[in-house]
Amino acid sequence: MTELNQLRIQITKLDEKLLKLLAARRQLTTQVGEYKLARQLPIRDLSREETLLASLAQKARVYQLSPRYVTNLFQLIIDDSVRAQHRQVQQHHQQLPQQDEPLRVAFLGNKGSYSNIAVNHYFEAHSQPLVEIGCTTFNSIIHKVEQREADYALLPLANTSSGSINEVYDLLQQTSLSIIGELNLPVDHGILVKHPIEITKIHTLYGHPQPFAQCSQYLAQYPHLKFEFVDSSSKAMQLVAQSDDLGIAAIGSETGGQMYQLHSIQGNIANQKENYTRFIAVARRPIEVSEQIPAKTTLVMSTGQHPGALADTLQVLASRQINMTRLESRPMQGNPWQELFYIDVAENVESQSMQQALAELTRITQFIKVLGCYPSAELKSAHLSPPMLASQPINAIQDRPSVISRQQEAPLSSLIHKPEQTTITVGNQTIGAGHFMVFAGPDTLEDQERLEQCVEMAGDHGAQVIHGACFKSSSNPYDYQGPGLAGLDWLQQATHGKGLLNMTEVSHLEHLRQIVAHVDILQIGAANMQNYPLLKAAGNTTRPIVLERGSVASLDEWLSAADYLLAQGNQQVILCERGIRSADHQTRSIIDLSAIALLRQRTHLPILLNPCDGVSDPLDIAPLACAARLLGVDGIMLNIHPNPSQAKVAPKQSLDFDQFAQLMTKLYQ
Ligand SMILES: C=C(O[C@@H]1C=C(C(=O)O)C=C[C@H]1O)C(=O)O
Repeated sequence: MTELNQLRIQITKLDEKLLKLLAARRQLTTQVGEYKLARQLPIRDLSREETLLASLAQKARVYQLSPRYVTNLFQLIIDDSVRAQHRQVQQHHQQLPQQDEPLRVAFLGNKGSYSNIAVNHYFEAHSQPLVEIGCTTFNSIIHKVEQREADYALLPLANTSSGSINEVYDLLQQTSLSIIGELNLPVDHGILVKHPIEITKIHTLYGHPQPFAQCSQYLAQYPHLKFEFVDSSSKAMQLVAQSDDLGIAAIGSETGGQMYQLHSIQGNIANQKENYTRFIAVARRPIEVSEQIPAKTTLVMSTGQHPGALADTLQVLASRQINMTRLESRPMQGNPWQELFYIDVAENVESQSMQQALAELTRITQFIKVLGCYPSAELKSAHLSPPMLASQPINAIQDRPSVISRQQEAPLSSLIHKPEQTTITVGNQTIGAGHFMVFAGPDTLEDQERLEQCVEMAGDHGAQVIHGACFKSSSNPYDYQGPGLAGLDWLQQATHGKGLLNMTEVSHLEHLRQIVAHVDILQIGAANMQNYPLLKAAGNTTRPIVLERGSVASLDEWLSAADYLLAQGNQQVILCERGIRSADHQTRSIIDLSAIALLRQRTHLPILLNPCDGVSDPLDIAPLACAARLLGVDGIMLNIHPNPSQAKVAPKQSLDFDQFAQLMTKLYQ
């Protein structure tokens, strides 16, 4: 037996042991579920999860494993145990008898359609056999349940790329069925063919209108393609599988395509890389959701036509701390100029606050109905405070009264316009008002491998955002200019699924749309601080923006640029001081720490410092960063590199990994 085979045998044995251990862990968490059920305790215990993850992250180092890898892995394991306990409690609450009778479920399409995949996901934990009832219209699906020919139906309600599915919302107006569950299904569209072929040789593409809408940007590159709309993705796959014409293709999921022996020649083609469809499960009778697990309630209502009528109804929810997770409006059937509002709230319909809110809403709405209360599909993950989840952030300098006199119209960035500090939350991470964030990454992206090393290092030491420029405008045009837009995929791949955010600089207006599709945070560099067309376009996006101070900009000019961004609509602006021009040429710029103290008195926006351009020796980066921390910055941006002396850009302004690890410990001491 070769050495490789022997090693693989050992790996297989270990993997089996891991499986046994996972099953034993699951068994124990089920016992915990029973304990909580008997004592009416909440299932979720986020502080226990945080302690557990923090201790695993610490122990990971002992075994030379990356703490980020270990915590991500255990987060999945814990999510699974929480979801299993939720099901356990809910089944007990509904007193569902153990039945052998099959569950009849109606859905759109046939084997392999997205709805069919959703049905299998939703019912995977049920022990009863499934009878799948494929239908050709949403109307017939609802009819099947109403007529008792099916027990449940699964309907798509909205997609992250194409938005709401109006037809389903409109059917919900009329049906007597209740929503009893929800599911968020990741949807990965691809081009499916009978035999591998280049896309340029395909003449006709079959599919349901929804996937076409969700992939419009990719499809626009191939104007020669003729689109044929069919009832469902499975129908499209069937047509391709049965035809002898090799120039036709279907748009659908790879998993679905496999059921028809189709090959995917291009995957992940949706406009949004994270493409999800939200499905609802409906049944003839509503269910009651246990108060031990998180629930959602969906309402439909119409308000009067007077000014502020909708705001009044939302205020009823807000005043009781009821969190609205979705608001959708549709024309009322029969009264086309009147709107029906669909509202999802993260609240159990039976809770006291919800009952009071409903009573009050009946007094001020023209129509109100609960469409259902159901277990929430969303699980908030335990939040791990950086780094290594143990240390307490230093408190920023105490608040001081503002020194600005009241002006006629206060600038949007000013404390007069908004006295409380702005906090910006992206994914699981928050910056501002005491929430500290570290941005780390190579000054300019060089290659995928070095970026991945930086990501691992930065993530393991508690940085939350990975940055790297795709385009570098150095003082010498013959220096390295960056990888261009190819770097966007590197950034996305390196950070995706690791609980880390990514950021890159937008320096050309024409790249904005593509950058927005790939990154979590936009950076506007010092050279573009007064590039107003760029600010205008970026201010119209919904991505947070880090606005660097121009190298010769006064505080007023910088804040005016921030005001311009805010005035476009985007309220998520972060200011970043990275130094100004000085008479001295030993450093690229001089770090203006006074500006941080002054900004604290003038603006509610979060403030970052990037000290790297202010040094000629990387050892000076750490003391500058710590000084800014004491002055109350909300975050630090750092250049890191596995081997700074070989960095193509900023070799003397980048920390090596040891220097970075030491600085992170100091920042969080
Ligand atoms: C198992 C428990 O229930 C949940 C699941 C946890 C886990 O899988 O480790 C931890 C905390 C709870 O949110 C528990 O409370 O210990």
